[in-house]
Amino acid sequence: MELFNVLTVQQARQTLSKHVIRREEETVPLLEGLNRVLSRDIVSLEEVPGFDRSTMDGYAVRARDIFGAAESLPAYVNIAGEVIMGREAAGFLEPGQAWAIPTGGMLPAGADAVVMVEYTEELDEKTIGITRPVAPGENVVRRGEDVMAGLTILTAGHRLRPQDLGLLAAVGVTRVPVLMPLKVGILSTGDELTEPNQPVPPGKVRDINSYALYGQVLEAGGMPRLYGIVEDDFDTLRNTMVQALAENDMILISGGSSVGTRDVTARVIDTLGKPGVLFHGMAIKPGKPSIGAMVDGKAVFGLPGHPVSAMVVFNLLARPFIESLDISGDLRKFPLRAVMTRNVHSATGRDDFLRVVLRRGEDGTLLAEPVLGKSGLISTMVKADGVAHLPLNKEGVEAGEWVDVWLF
Ligand SMILES: Nc1nc2c(c(=O)[nH]1)N[C@H]1C(S)=C(S)[C@@H](COP(=O)(O)OP(=O)(O)OC[C@H]3O[C@@H](n4cnc5c(N)ncnc54)[C@H](O)[C@@H]3O)O[C@H]1N2
Ligand code: MOO
Repeated sequence: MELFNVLTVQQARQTLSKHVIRREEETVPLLEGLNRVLSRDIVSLEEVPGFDRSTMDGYAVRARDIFGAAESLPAYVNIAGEVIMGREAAGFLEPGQAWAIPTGGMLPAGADAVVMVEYTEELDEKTIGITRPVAPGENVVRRGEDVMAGLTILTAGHRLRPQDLGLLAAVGVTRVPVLMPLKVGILSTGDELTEPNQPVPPGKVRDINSYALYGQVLEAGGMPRLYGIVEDDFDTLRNTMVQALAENDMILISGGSSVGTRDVTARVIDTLGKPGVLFHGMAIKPGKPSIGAMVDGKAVFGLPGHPVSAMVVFNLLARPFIESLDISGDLRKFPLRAVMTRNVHSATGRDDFLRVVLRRGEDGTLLAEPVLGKSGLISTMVKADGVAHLPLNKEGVEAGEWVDVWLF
């Protein structure tokens, strides 16, 4: 029996990219903005710095006054003022003058450069000799050099990093408009499953996927919610799905996605709303029996039951929505590059994701050592540092070849 409508990973992601999950927004205090995704562009109303600013301790001068200064022939200027840190530099620096200035101090009007104190010698209280010339603008951060007023400094869809919080603080933005985290309901199907706090009689296994997926959703910035173990039964699964859809923006169902007679997930999804199942099956290993669906503006993913497969497919299909990344773009923006230590076979016509351990070779090269084991073994994911991607058109990889590796 063939799975129907099998797509390549790229096609699956393209298909999903035509759909959007409705997202609400909220405004949060700046300090709660880390890792949140901006819902709007941020335009700076201010310039940073708001004045020309010294980057050194020394003397503010007019560069042309000390042109040609040298140790053998110092340029002599009058100490005519002192800039106080944090205060406006009041007054005007006249030709032939120097004003003492601290690092971060405001340049007085008329000055265009700063001479480091190291290149000056005090002649008397009123005069210094300068032993090196400076170019106009030297040792100065110009007004607006960091941020210009009226410009978009961060765009909608950007995930806030620590430096972004710093930039927002610099321009006086203390509340930020962000997307609400995506709410993600997680269901595990299978009559063989039992809860981690229950005994495991013969024939049963404990639910792994709910916990691994919960961690993945949280790590991606989503709000996970567990709906527990659901029987492989049409009505039970449907009732749980109806409730989970009402309470979430995305549903992850693991298990029950392949073609067994009791694999009802796809049929249930198609009764829940439009357009329903978009694809069932991907040209990928592991993760072939995956389902991608949209149900009335919410995403539903049927992930394979094998824990490794569920986690790999989550990263490819669900994570971009949670992180608000463009799912039609690169699989990973900045993968690591590592050299495979062994030959690994893979069929052409599918994307392979190989679990690998990374280590440094003697010459410092990053090496990727495959972790062998079936996709049902969660321990292999724990041993691995990431997965190496063997693309669609590649028939295996040889020892010594470079591969893209994504860290977990
Ligand atoms: N005849 C074929 N059999 C299978 C094929 C195939 O092409 N032809 N594909 C295999 C592949 S590849 C995968 S992956 C699995 C996918 O199966 P399902 O997604 O339908 O999942 P189940 O059959 O329910 O479970 C598979 C496996 O995973 C275990 N499992 C399920 N849920 C959990 C969980 N929450 N925690 C831990 N382990 C879980 C389950 O017990 C099974 O061992 O199908 C292959 N078969
Ligand atoms: O493709 Mo399955 O997902 O190998 O384990």
